[in-house]
Amino acid sequence: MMDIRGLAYVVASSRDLAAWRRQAEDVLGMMVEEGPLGDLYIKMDERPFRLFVSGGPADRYVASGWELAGEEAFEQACAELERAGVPFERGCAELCAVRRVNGLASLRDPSGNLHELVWGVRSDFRRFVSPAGVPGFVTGELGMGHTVLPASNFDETWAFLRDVMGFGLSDIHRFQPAPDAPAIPIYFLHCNNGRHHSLALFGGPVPSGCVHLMVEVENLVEVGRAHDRMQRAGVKLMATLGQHVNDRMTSFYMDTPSGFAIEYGFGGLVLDWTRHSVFEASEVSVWGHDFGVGFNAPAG
Ligand SMILES: Cc1ccc(O)c(O)c1CC[C@@H]1C(=O)CC[C@]2(C)C(=O)CC[C@@H]12
Ligand SMILES: [Fe+2]
Repeated sequence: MMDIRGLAYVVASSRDLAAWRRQAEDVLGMMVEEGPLGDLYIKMDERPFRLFVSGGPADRYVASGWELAGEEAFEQACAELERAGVPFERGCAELCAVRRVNGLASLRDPSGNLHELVWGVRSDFRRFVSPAGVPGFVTGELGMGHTVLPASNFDETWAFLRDVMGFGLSDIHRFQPAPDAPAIPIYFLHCNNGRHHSLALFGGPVPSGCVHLMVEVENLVEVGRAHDRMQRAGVKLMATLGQHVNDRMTSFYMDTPSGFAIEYGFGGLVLDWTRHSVFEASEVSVWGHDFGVGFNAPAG
């Protein structure tokens, strides 16, 4: 079983890097540095980046970076892929340099989502100083947050993530898009850290390649301030402020120039998986979270 320690980074592309840069700095409160090709290295902590956005023909999510503890764990992970007959590609020196890692292997899950397994982040440990005054993001041992990926091939994708990549089921929600439409399963999955979920599988198609990415701040004041900055910048609200029943996160959702949303939250549960039992939640939120303002807005 792979020993994934957390979500290391996310890779996206956008036709509008200037808009991404503005939103990253002025709304999300993250630090931005330009790569040689004008790519954005977006920093949330002492690591060189947590979000990498390249200029491209499409506004989309590209890949999820998953962290292995070290070289041995990484080689074991590659051996698991081989044993399972999963095609994967070892990252060349150039790609490792771009991603600031010692080693990388890329693969696709049965729904076509791209995953990068990495070890040995290269960092100068420069201090995080937010241009918007955000004291810090909750990362470290919990990873950078969580990502929700489409899984049109749901059962096979879940089996792959469980049996090959080592994710565990935290809990389940079945989303009812309309009264008599078929329910869409959402499985919330944890890796080897206490974050309630680092990955969730959404059982339907998502053109941008991601439903949302969640980042977490240290207190509710920072969530409220980010909400103010979003409104001031004219960034689109995708779901109103609310608190989830499963991870108890208090958050809101905003759009990004890569066609997926960012959930900006505080207070997510940190769990001991030896004490946890899986449940199925019939509700999304304890209070709030009107997804009708963005995600499920009427067409037109
Ligand atoms: C249900 C839930 C629990 C914990 C989370 O961190 C979380 O983001 C969610 C919401 C998942 C999901 C979504 O992201 C897109 C819009 C969705 C499909 C809804 O309209 C209800 C559930 C929502
Ligand atoms: Fe979320």
